[in-house]
Amino acid sequence: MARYVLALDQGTTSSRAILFDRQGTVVAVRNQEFRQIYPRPGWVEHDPLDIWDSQLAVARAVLKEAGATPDDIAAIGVTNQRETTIVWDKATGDPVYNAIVWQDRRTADLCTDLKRRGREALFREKTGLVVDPYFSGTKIAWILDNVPGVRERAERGEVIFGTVDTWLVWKLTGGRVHVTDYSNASRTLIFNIHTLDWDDELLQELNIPRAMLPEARPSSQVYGETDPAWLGGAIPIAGIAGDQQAALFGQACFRPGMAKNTYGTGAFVLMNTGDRPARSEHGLITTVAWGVDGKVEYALEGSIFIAGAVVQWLRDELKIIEKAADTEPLARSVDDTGGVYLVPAFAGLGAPYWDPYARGTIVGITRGTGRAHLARAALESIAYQTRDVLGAMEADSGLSLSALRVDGGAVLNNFLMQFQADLLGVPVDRPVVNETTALGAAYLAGLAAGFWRNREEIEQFWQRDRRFEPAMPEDVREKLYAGWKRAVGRARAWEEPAQ
Ligand SMILES: Nc1ncnc2c1ncn2[C@@H]1O[C@H](COP(=O)(O)OP(=O)(O)O)[C@@H](O)[C@H]1O
Ligand SMILES: O=P(O)(O)OC[C@H](O)CO
Repeated sequence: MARYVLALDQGTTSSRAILFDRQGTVVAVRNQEFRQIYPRPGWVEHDPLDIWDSQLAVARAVLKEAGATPDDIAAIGVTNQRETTIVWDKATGDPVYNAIVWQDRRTADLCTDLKRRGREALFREKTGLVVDPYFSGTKIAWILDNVPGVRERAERGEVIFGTVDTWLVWKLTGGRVHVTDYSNASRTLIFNIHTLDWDDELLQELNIPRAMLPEARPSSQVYGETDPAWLGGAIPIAGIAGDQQAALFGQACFRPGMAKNTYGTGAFVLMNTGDRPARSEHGLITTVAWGVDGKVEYALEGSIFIAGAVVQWLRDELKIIEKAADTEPLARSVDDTGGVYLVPAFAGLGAPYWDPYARGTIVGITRGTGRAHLARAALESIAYQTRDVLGAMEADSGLSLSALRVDGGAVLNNFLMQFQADLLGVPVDRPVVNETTALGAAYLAGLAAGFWRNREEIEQFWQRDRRFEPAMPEDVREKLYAGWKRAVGRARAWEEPAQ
């Protein structure tokens, strides 16, 4: 009898494979980083074959480490960096261009043009999204318009599009299955979240042929089996979800009003809003959380483009730390930032500002400013951005949060977690299993395969590691936050549109 579920977590900077047992415990984990390609300022690409090779390598390695055969695996769940856009030849499997990554800003002017032509309300109404280069739609249009011959081939149905889930499932099944799930589809700017289908009017606006699109399906069902060539046997692929929606599921945020924040490269706050899409009036987006048990549920999302990545920047570009964890003692070595704010708008600003022309800014520097102040300001910026989006979420939902569930690489930083609780004025709960993205994908697959019975069963697995209680006086908190808002004002609209 199968003992495990295998989760494939294809992230922005690394591919991960994790085996979970029936209690939702991590049995084995493997991780592999892959190449980031920056052809021009503001452009970010991946080689789709690097994505595939690294993902396959870690899947094989994790089975080997656990001594598991395909018969031990009940199902595979796939979760992925979202919005990243791949177009490939259906016959040969060759990508026609690199993957254009979610952080890529090359279509900012195209988005500005759509807004100037008054199209934003239409996209917003149908997709729940704002018109921003973040989402896949304008990236597909860019490939069709800029890679010679691709438009004609797409119209003939010879080249096809997919987000990273679609690419991986297509590869895993030996080119037999071209699907995505509703949660990933809801990030493309061409998917109608009310009808749960690709939208012809939006496809026309962006001039994208329908023939190139995958079939959109629920998030928990059997989509196909792996080609035995890859993992030594045919294993059902039974779960697909975008990584942030998978984390919401892995955190067992099953009831409306429950929210989580994942602190990885970026940070993504999602609040479950139940079976109806809630519309934001405060700069958040509406997204499909998942389709499970014949039902679709929605979430409000605050997407923060740079979170842990600001720590990587301190390490790799400024070289003022050796490893990410060094930021904690460094930040604690000073009482405060000495009035310094760092706004990490390296890829523009996401929610709630949606300003692709914002750029990174440091304000308040004096002669006494040192690396400790900068490191502290960098960590604090992650918490300030989270407060921006949670404030918007509370205003939209009318709910006030009783606690925030957190996960992702940067939650190991206790200074950051305490500052986050202080700044929000609500407790921050860190779970024992921090790999909630992979866990969510495993749950989705395991539910479809009958490995777990229902959500009530898996809800029991959630366990708290540590709660951070807010301790900062309110007047201090509000004064600090007011300074952040002023700093954001300085970062905005820095780059200028082309025309
Ligand atoms: N102790 C730490 N303090 C602050 N940031 C950290 C710490 N450890 C890791 N990080 C940050 O967390 C991120 C990695 O988290 P992870 O969840 O693996 O991200 P992703 O899935 O986006 O690749 C990196 O950006 C790294 O800088
Ligand atoms: O790869 P991550 O974990 O940084 O997540 C990326 C998000 O899915 C982008 O929307």
